[in-house]
Amino acid sequence: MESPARSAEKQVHVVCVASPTQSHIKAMLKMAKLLYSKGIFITFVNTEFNHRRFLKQGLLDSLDGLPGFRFETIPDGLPPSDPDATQDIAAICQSIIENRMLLPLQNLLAKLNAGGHKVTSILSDGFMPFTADAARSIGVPIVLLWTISACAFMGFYQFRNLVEKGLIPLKDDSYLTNGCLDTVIDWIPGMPNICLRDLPSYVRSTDPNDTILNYIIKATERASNSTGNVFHTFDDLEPELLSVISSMFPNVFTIGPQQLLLNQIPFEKAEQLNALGYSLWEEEQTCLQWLDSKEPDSVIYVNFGSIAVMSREQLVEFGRGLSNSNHHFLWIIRPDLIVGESETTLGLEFMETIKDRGFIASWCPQEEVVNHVSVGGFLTHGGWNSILESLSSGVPMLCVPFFGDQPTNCRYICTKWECAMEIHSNANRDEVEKLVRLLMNVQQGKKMKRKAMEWKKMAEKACGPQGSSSLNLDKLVFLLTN
Ligand SMILES: O=c1ccn([C@@H]2O[C@H](COP(=O)(O)OP(=O)(O)O[C@H]3O[C@H](CO)[C@@H](O)[C@H](O)[C@H]3O)[C@@H](O)[C@H]2O)c(=O)[nH]1
Repeated sequence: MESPARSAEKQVHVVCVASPTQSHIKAMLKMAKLLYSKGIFITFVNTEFNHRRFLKQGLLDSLDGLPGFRFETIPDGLPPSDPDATQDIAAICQSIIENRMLLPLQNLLAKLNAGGHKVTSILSDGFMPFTADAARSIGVPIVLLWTISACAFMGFYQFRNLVEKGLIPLKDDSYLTNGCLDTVIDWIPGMPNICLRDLPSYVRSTDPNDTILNYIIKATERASNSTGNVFHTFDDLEPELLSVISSMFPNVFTIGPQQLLLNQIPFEKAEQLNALGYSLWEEEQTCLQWLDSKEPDSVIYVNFGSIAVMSREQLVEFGRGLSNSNHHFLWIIRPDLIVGESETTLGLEFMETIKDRGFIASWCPQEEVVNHVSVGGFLTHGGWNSILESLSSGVPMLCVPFFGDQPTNCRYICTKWECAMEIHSNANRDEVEKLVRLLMNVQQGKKMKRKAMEWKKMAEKACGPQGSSSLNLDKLVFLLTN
């Protein structure tokens, strides 16, 4: 019989490399947990910056109960910044483009291999293209995890074509308002009649050397050369696009919503995994007790994710609109939400006005919040994880897209999946009030609520025993273990 040490050495060992922002880390960690639950040995790689935030939140305290799940770090190549705030996204992209993390990752892989438990494959965030070079240097396959919707992926993937057709970058700022953004793009496969304005926000760039635009072209084109591509979505949600994407790239697996798959893990196995958390900010649990005291479907939950920033003027208009709607609201205002300010208070007078209606916190356990029976609507920035979490809970949305994939997601949830309405980030208090009332009104919001509930059922089906996402998870495990 083989000794336990010997059989551990032969166990499949996947190194998961997360992109260094909150939502990407969370999605990668959930994916890592799913693979671990199938018997795969996991090394999870964070940047040193985010690892310190993990330690500060006590996220790794439960690791002792998870043999075969460990964390490692690499430096991010960035100068020091506020240890409790999201790092500058353009600077992260620059560091990735310049391969500043490549050598540290290669050194780490060499160390892991020298430790006796050979790395058998890399699961990398799709937006970390240098990881393909690292995988090649140790001769292992690489699978990419796209933590975005298929529609957003396709939008990003078309950037090169849009550049070649002379549509982007825009000639100058006047093109932002001269109707150019309403140009219908009728040649993107699986995305009929999409307007330029509905594509990821970087199409609005006027800079021919735009760092992020060029970075995205490079990153998405890596999908062709990988061994597999995992999308955090489910088949019934984006069938046309997924069929196109599956014909373009190798081994496309839709695996989502991840939390519904994690919910399938038997309790004995799940207990320790559940204890391993995700939040880089401290979650204010008291908001759940506040929700307990409210009527079913009576609260609108407001959260703009981990990266978006707004001006104080925008914040005040949203605050006044929420307050004037007379609905109860739970509003998450991150410490770094207001651009250039560390002060996020809204003033005594405002707090006095809303004291019976609003609860403001700096970060919360979002999935518990959207699943709470009192939450009847979600005012979201349209980040992909927030959308999937809202759909998984059957909660309709108001969407205020800020940047990146959010305009594309917004277009799909509003017009294709019919469970949301769009609101502009520069909306004034009256518009905010009107749309909040529409969403929360039992009669007027009924259709969106019904659609959201239908998506919830389909998401549950995808993650059930014979569902598409469950089967795809098994196929991914097969690919990684054979
Ligand atoms: O108070 C909070 C706020 C958020 N979250 C969690 O943080 C994640 C936020 O993710 P997401 O909704 O995708 O927003 P961003 O953090 O803004 O994510 C970035 O990355 C996403 C892809 O991973 C993109 O879709 C977004 O546009 C981009 O801004 C979700 O899982 C939330 O549950 C919490 O737990 N508590």
